[in-house]
Amino acid sequence: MEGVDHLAHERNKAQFDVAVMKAVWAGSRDAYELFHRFSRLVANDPEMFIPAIKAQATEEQQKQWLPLANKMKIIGSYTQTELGHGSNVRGLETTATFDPKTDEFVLNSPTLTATKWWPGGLGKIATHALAHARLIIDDKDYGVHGFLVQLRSLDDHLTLPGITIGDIGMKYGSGAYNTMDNGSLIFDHVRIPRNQMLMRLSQVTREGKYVPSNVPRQLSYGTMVYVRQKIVFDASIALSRAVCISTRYSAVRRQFGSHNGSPETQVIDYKTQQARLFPLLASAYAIRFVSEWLNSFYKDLLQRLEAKDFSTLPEAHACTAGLKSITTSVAADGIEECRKLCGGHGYLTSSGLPELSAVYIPACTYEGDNVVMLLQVARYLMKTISQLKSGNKPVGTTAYLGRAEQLMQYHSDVLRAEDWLKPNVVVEAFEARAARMSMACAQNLSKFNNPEDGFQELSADLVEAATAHCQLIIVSKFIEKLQQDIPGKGVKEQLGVLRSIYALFLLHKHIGDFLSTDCITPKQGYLANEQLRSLYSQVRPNAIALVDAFNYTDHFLSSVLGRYDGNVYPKLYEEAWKDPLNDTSIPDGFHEYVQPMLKQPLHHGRL
Ligand SMILES: CCCCCCCC/C=C\CCCCCCC/C=C/C(=O)SCCNC(=O)CCNC(=O)[C@H](O)C(C)(C)COP(=O)(O)OP(=O)(O)OC[C@H]1O[C@@H](n2cnc3c(N)ncnc32)[C@H](O)[C@@H]1OP(=O)(O)O
Ligand SMILES: Cc1cc2nc3c(=O)[nH]c(=O)nc-3n(C[C@H](O)[C@H](O)[C@H](O)COP(=O)(O)OP(=O)(O)OC[C@H]3O[C@@H](n4cnc5c(N)ncnc54)[C@H](O)[C@@H]3O)c2cc1C
Repeated sequence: MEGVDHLAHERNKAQFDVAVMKAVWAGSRDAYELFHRFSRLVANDPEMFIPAIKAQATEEQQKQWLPLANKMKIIGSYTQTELGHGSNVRGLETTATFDPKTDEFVLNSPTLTATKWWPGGLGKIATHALAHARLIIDDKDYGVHGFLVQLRSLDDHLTLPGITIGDIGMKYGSGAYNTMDNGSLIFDHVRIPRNQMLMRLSQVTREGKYVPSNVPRQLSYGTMVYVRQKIVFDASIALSRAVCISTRYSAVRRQFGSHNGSPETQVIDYKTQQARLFPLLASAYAIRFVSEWLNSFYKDLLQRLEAKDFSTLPEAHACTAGLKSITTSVAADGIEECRKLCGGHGYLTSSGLPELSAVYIPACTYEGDNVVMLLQVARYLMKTISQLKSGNKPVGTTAYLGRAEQLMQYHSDVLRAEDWLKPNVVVEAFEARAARMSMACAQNLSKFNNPEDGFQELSADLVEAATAHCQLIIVSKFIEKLQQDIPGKGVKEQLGVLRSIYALFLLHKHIGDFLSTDCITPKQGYLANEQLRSLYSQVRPNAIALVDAFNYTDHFLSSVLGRYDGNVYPKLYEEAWKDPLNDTSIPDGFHEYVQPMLKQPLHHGRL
């Protein structure tokens, strides 16, 4: 019935202050702010074009271009990826050749594979590109740099001479990403003034002299680092949306279990449903908290870069790349799991889950393919280990590697299931697992004469070691979050339950790592699983309140299954009747194609 809260009985079970939990979840950033930016992103791409200008343009160039971009007087596209290269930025083929006679760069797409391909906004709407091209001076190749290129007339929006632009066509399913005009672009000797090369990091003089950057060349990748840390926050939004839908529906849905006319069992009370759903609920909170930490780490990096302090740049790259990879994979797989947790109705568009999945899953690819990103983390870990011998003391997220010798001797002292509730017990196990996996890779790498050959040969193991490292970061940041002063009845206790679920679920899922590295015994692994089951029972009465704390409106969720009031069945039915197919009783084409078959006379008893 309208106006009735069908989940009131669930909300009344909450054992914590939901208002405080809402504040804890909202943290320092508001999902709506990012959502609205995202929806603008789906139409345009200010998320990268503007930050890239800020990162790579001189002050003078910023004064010229930022006001235009901020006021949408020009619409920009971050135009890096090509048909033939995306991951390998240093392999990009588009060229920008300096012409000293005219003080211009000539942009050209020398091959088909040099065609710019995928950049958001490029297909139909962008008037300008921040094009990444190989700087060529006197036939010498100086590598990939950024160039501002006007693509379309600001009068009639027609493409300019030498510019061939198109949309790359429909993408995965009918998802909203099809509202993004990811485009293709071919340059045919397009001339731009020399001052449209972004020259904050390196310059080309009027005489055609290349002035190399006096800062790490990787700062030219800064926009990708910026977006990767935002994508981690985005992962917490996407996953929490799916978890909210599937948790509320799991409390509404009843199936089997009726005795003597009693109501059937709520599917949320099935242990299998809890074992699939509650780790995702815990993961949403875990990703949110690690995104808060990553954002503050990134802001600290920016301040350091202003002071020419590059000391945390390698760690920032490793953390943004690794956490982007891990969290987007968890979120993408989690959204699909949430669809399955809703049974058949989860497959309906009106559940909101197919759309959310279709929009979200490219996050595992864009801004850095997730495997390629984990390999970057692995490089960083191997480099960190190689420097231990020279006395280098790792700090920050690799500090545990400074205790590698000690961790190699570690054996968990867990005796009872509840020992796994102690944060230090959990962190030690995760540190030992990560250290041993990385040390084993380093040990194996040392057997190769050519380190690059070794890295390629061992890349699958290295990805697993990088994954263990990133999971340790997320577990650690969840624990650190709870060391903060968090007010409100029962709030910290509930977050503690989620923290333990997150960690013990990972331990259970990756039990092979923990056993093969001899960090824990099979018995201790068994006790961890015992504890996990007990934790699910503790979350159960709070599940609805924990997803209410995401504070998402029904509009934002756009899901009949995830409605706040749980009034699912009438709304499912109502939504179905909005389908145009139900405008008529007899479907189009029936009389032309189906009825003649039905009217066919029977021949010898057969059609
Ligand atoms: C669904 C509901 C939503 C509701 C809310 C939504 C809110 C929205 C908010 C957020 C979502 C945002 C949406 C974003 C949409 C994005 C659209 C997509 C855009 C794109 O995809 S842009 C193109 C992205 N492309 C890539 O990422 C390419 C990946 N490749 C690379 O980065 C590089 O090629 C590389 C790093 C893999 C390799 O580079 P390179 O060959 O130059 O370097 P190496 O030889 O490997 O390493 C040398 C050295 O450099 C270090 N290094 C590398 N990169 C960096 C870096 N970035 N920073 C610092 N250092 C770096 C590397 O570690 C090595 O160091 P050592 O020499 O070993 O010390
Ligand atoms: C929705 C969407 C939006 C995008 N928006 C933009 C945009 O606005 N601007 C832009 O410039 N680009 C954009 N891109 C492109 C995106 O950045 C690239 O697709 C992404 O970086 C992956 O690169 P790739 O396509 O070359 O994948 P590839 O690297 O070709 O990946 C293919 C396979 O090869 C594997 N692989 C590649 N290299 C290695 C290696 N060294 N070791 C082991 N395995 C490897 C990968 O893991 C993967 O399994 C977008 C892409 C998508 C899907």
